[in-house]
Amino acid sequence: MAAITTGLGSRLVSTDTQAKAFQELPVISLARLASTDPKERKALAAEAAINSGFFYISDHGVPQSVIDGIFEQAKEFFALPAEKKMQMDMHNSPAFKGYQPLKGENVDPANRGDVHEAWDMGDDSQVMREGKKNGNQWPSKTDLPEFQPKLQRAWDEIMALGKRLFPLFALALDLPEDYFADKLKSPGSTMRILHYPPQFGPMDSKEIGIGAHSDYECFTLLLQHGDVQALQVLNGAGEWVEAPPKPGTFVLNIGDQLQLLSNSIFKSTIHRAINRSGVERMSSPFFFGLDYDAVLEVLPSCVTEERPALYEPIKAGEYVEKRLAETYV
Ligand SMILES: O=C(O)CCC(=O)C(=O)O
Ligand SMILES: [Fe+2]
Repeated sequence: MAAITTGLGSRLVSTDTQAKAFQELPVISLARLASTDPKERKALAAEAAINSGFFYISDHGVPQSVIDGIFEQAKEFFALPAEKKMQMDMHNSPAFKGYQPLKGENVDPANRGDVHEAWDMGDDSQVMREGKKNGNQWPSKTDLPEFQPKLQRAWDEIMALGKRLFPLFALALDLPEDYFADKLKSPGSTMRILHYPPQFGPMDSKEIGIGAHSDYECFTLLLQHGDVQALQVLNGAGEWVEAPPKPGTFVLNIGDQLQLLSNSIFKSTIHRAINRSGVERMSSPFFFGLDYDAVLEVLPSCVTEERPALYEPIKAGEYVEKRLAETYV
């Protein structure tokens, strides 16, 4: 066992990189999300809350052609020469948008760099903190003419899905469905495309696809390309459960912001990825956070005398920036 540092304290995890699955994550259909019967929506929220942490969602409404568009473009993007990708170096952007090469990121401070490359985008109108505009860095239209329109279309679709999911979390916390609406005017979100080369031979547990970590926003909607197993999720017993790709689904996981707001009723689940498949792997997470200027504060309904507030208030943008700065230094 090792202690993993998260923005909300430390957690114990197994260090065995060969850990096997022993439990499946559930698939939850979002069909009832559109129900006009509030009881149906509440039942769906309860199901999601019971499995809070990590599950697949189906019937999410994002067209498959849009999802295919992300990975078709991601494949071309990662095949660009290294110098072209480095022209979009994330360090040029005040808010961590752009390209990051292999080992340019290290989410687990105990590790030596993550074995993936990535390109991150946000919404150009978002300001992480005064003077810190997102600064998206797109590949040139000559190299990849379809990249920006396809990724932007995917952003819009997944953003719309994310906004539809907030009422569920509100319901699960016994709040009015529109509770978060005024904190979602321009949600502080990031979408990434990730490429994990396969890792062969004996493994160094400190150099894996992405080290053990929790995500920084409210929740993450993750797409996994093809049928390559790599993602692993930490269960309550401190053991790793595999989360293989399932066609037609996103993986949904709770992040730090919901853990903070709910005073740890929702847990920001630790996960990692290790690509031992022998072939390339791509994925695309969308991190869905509250407006950067919204204050993250433990909800009064989640505080009792026996369970005092565990966290100090902090602005969403400040929290995300702090965590990203630790990751990319
Ligand atoms: O690629 C994956 O499956 C997970 C990526 C991830 O956890 C992240 O980018 O935060
Ligand atoms: Fe993650």
